Amino acid sequence: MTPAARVQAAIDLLDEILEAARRGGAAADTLIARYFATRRYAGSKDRRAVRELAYAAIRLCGEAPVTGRAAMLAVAARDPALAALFTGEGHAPARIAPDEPVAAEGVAPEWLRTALAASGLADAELAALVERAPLDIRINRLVDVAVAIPGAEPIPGLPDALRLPSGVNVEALPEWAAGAIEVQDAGSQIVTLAAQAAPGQRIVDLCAGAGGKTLALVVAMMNDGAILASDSDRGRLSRLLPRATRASASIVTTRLLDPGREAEALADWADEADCVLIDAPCSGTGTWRRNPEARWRLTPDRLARLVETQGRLLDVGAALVKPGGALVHIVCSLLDAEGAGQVARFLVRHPRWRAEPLALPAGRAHGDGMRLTPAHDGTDGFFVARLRAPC
Ligand SMILES: C[S@@+](CC[C@H](N)C(=O)[O-])C[C@H]1O[C@@H](n2cnc3c(N)ncnc32)[C@H](O)[C@@H]1O
Repeated sequence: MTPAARVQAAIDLLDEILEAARRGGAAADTLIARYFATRRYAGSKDRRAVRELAYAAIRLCGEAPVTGRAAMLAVAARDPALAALFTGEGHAPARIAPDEPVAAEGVAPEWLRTALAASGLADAELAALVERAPLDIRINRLVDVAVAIPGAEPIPGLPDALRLPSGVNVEALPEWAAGAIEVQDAGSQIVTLAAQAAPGQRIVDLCAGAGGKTLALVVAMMNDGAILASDSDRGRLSRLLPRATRASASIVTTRLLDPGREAEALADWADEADCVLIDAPCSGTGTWRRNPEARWRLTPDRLARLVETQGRLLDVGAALVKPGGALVHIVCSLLDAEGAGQVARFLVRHPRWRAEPLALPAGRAHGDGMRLTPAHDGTDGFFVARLRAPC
């Protein structure tokens, strides 16, 4: 592909990504993979270049642009060499007309900017929400294999974490094949520490997904005790046990939940758990670095539904905690409605519960918990709180 043809391909892809965002369709990464699956003539350099162009446009535009071309024109407005490729010749994009719409630059749609500011996120922190994310791994101490990855840097406060140079294909590393490493953002590793998991405990990971945090809990428990990993998404949950096997983790069982009927499905764990960890479904405002088009998908209605589900799941989880045990609320969001506000409302509904101070290797106190942000901590954005049940 010529450089100009790559730009047109990125514009076509952006149109698909925008349409999917409007209709709740597939994520950008999936659409990019599908696009190239039917265009075998594109080589690996073409794929990388088109992907980078598309993501540059997504990161630059806070509001969903009217078209993919308007988004790419915003990138071209900053890059004269890119603008010069709009020649209209061959597979190149059409010439730029003087009155063409150009998407506005921005970090987020206005309503979300306002909500983030109201949640105490300073303007200076906003830009970092859509910067490129680093590649972090967690070393799995259950597997006795030395981890020696060229260029890997330690992450302060996390002895089991490494930050890798960008572009490393983790799944091609011998350490990955041996189950000795997992890809996991440092922030995700840090908030999991709030569970204070220890050998012999019984823990419920209520929204376990494919098990990112579950596997970190198993290591903290030295594979001794019991973890019930549940989720309402069959596809994600089905990936958990194969991952656990690869990681030599044998204390995990899984349970598929029916949304709205979680309490019935978990009744056998009532008052049983040392800790219930709820890594709740959320808006993901803290992970825009990895999914920047997510900010084109979120609506006030969708946010309200997430907030309602989080509150309900906190109540479901609380019923599983044994007297004196703990409930950990985690969201990868920086909106107070999902984090500090959610916990404040929980404490009103459950006045005998107490928020416990947390000592984590990164983050700042926020409301009754702690908050990590890309700008301050170099991690994805998270809110985490630890709530102690009455004895
Ligand atoms: C932030 S993700 C969890 C990520 C996972 N803990 C990890 O570390 O990889 C939130 C999860 O909540 C799940 N979820 C959504 N509604 C749920 C419900 N009603 N009950 C249980 N899980 C639910 C989603 O399927 C999703 O996997």
